[in-house]
Amino acid sequence: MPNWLLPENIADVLPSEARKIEELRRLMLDTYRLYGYELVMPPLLEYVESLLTGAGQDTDLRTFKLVDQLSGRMLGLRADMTTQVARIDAHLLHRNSVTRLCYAGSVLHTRPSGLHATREPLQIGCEIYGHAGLEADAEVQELALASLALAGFVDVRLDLTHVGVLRALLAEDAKARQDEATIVALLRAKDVPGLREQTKGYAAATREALLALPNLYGDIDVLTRAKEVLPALPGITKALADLAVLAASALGRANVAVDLADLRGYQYESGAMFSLYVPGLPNAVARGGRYDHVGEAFGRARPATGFSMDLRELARLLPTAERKHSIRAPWGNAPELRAKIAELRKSGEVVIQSLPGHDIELDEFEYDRVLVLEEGNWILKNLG
Ligand SMILES: N[C@@H](Cc1c[nH]c[nH+]1)C(=O)O
Repeated sequence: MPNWLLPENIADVLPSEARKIEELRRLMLDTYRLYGYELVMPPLLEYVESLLTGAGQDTDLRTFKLVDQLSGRMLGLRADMTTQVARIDAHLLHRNSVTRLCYAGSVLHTRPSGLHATREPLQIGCEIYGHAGLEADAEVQELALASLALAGFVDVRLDLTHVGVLRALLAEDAKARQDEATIVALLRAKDVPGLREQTKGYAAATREALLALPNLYGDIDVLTRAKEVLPALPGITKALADLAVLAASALGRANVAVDLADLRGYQYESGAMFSLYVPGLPNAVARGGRYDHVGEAFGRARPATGFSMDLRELARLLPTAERKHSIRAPWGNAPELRAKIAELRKSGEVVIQSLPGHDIELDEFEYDRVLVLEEGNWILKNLG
């Protein structure tokens, strides 16, 4: 095996793609700053216990683990930054007021989430701590939609769901509660025959409601249908009312859909959740939602909601950026030449000095002007 081969689903990012990703990263972080989100940079690796606190089994399976040579303890490479940011809010900031944090960094996955998905997504996201009301959920939803608009996506679908529906059903039925993981897996797969088999011994009301969930998918009228077919438990009524508010706040900015069986996520979610889809990609490009109990796991209960997305995936869907116009200049130490080049660069021009005897091949830049010495002055000439 040649030693330059990269592992499966791990790739180098070449110049024009890297530029696209980096430009998106800067654009988005600058936008989050305008909304008051403070940037944090959690570490790439941590002790597994703290990395996985509050996270579910999916995150555990996705996390690369290794032994720390200094402490002998097990370390994990982060697979998701959300719980790290929750730890920062709960442990390090000690604020009781609302805290808005954003982040961007690589995460690693032991297994890709799809056949062609990278195992090293570049996760970017925003989280709000300290406000339990729907206003915070609406803000992150808006920011996630604004991020996709910034990236140039116009045709966006917002899928809403709420873990409160299933929680309320399970709270009523001890038998079903024991099988929570299996039920979640069946609902995620919309496996109705499997669900029918699984729910055989449950109370009739629980069974009926669980079997109804995979069909509660479609436009916002689903909320009305759900009210009719699901039991009027307080948790369900509240969840459906929350979703109605969040759907209304996104109207006009996205095609809103509701999918009450969509329980994909990292299993730390505790309330309303959303996924954003764009044409050309079957998987969600952004995911978010409420996860109040993660702060609790870190010793300080803090309401929390946020969203994150993979910038590499997003950039892949966008057209290649146009090559940037640039100026070719000769190599030399003459003070006038150096001064002229410095002045051009200061004004934002890309000036590339040719090294004697070499051609330059560039992916990203295209020469349209050349710097030449004429009658003792360095002047710019257009290239034909
Ligand atoms: N990190 C979550 C999304 C999220 C961010 N904040 C809350 N939820 C994910 O990747 O699915």
